[in-house]
Amino acid sequence: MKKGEVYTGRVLYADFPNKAVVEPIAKVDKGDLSANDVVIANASFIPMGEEEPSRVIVKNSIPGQEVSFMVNKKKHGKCEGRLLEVIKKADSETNEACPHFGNCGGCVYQTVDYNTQLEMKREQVKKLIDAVAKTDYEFEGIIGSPKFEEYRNKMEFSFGDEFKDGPLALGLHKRNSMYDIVNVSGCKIVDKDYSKILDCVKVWAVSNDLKFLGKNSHEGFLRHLLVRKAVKTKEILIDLITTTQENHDAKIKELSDALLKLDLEGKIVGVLHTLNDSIADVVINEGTEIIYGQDFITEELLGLNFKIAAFAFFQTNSLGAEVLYSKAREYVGETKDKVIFDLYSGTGTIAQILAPVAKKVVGVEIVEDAVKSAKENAKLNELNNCEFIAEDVLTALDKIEDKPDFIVLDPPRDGINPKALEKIIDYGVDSMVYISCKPTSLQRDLVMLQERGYKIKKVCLVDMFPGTVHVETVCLLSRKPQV
Ligand SMILES: C[S@@+](CC[C@H](N)C(=O)[O-])C[C@H]1O[C@@H](n2cnc3c(N)ncnc32)[C@H](O)[C@@H]1O
Repeated sequence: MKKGEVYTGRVLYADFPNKAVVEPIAKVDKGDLSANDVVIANASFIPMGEEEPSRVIVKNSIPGQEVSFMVNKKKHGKCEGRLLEVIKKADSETNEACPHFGNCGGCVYQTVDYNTQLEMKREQVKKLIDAVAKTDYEFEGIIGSPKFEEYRNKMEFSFGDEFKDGPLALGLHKRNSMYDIVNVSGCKIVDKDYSKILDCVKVWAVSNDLKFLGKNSHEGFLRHLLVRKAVKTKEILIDLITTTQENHDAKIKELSDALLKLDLEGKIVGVLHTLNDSIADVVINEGTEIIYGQDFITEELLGLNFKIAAFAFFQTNSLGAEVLYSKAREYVGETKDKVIFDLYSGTGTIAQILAPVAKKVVGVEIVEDAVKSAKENAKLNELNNCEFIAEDVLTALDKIEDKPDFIVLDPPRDGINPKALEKIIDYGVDSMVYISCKPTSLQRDLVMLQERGYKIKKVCLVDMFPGTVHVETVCLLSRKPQV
């Protein structure tokens, strides 16, 4: 196989994350390709040579599909291909696709029947853990999200163009593209309020002829639109993120008024304007002004109330979070008279769910706004045995005077810094619960945890992200012979 060649193939299975493994069937004669490189119906196929790689990774394809792909990487005898066309759907593809499916980079498994999605994620994560587990453990399978559509409580949309020098777009990045943006009004993983807000902001931007920040020119005004909507309280927070290159304060006030007039199921409690001149294409808060109302929403989880600031981490699937935290609480077990560390604590959700039945909970979180929210939330929930520290876990552990009896870990996608993990292990607690949003990072950290005496006792997955390749994993670890 050579770069640029086109093949057809059958998708055999998919490894985490989105690594679909394809068995090539035939090489497609390039003379038979249509202008946009998609295989046309009467393409002639050249049988595979025996020396060709027998497996190719083709992202965004689904087990059971027959696809065409173009080889775009070849290294050490391993091949990767870019999906060109789905020639035949998989039998599991029974869900109706969102109008943006395939074009938008957000979802990969949306057309797949939900039970099959769960089964795929279950097998993918089990395979990763089995590959490093040194002892037997109890695998409890996967729990599905209570909703598999309209489940998200937060979206970060980008301003850009649909194609180079094309019209203004507001939505998500196009699949495989750093630049192009897909308008995602009608997106299925959020409810209709998000689409109405998106449409309103886009009409406002176009009618005022406002320009988005060019990735190469670094010139322009509009950057991102952050929308949060609490599932239980229905409160909505909208934050327009721009550069400081132009001043459109009066127009932003007009936008706020237009948003407040929308006929929504939820209630807008705050409209914000955040400034961000950084080069990186991520939402960074360099100063926020409240244009209307307040700068937070309140969400309810497992009977507790949580104030969520615009930029604080909060699980994006509220109903799924209740399932996840219930499983974590079950794995933590008896907490009476125990001091618990909630490391990577975000807005303090886990700490506060455990606090009513613990002696004390100490949360450590690097984002100051999130810690501020966590402290306010503890007051709101009348919990006075929680302490929250705004610092990197790596350095905070050297300063905390309390000694933990139990540790809950819920790190970001990259997992735990190895030096921080050393310090965590040095506490020598009998058991820990590790919640992971990226099983490949969990797999890496499990190697060190087992080398230092911990055993994997139980694992359960919770699907917080239907339609996408992502999944949460809850893992109970223990250094005692029996739990
Ligand atoms: C997956 S979130 C978990 C948050 C929280 N446990 C929850 O369920 O809402 C990971 C959190 O770790 C924080 N974080 C990332 N790196 C950190 C570090 N080095 N030290 C402390 N917190 C960190 C992030 O800001 C984020 O809030």
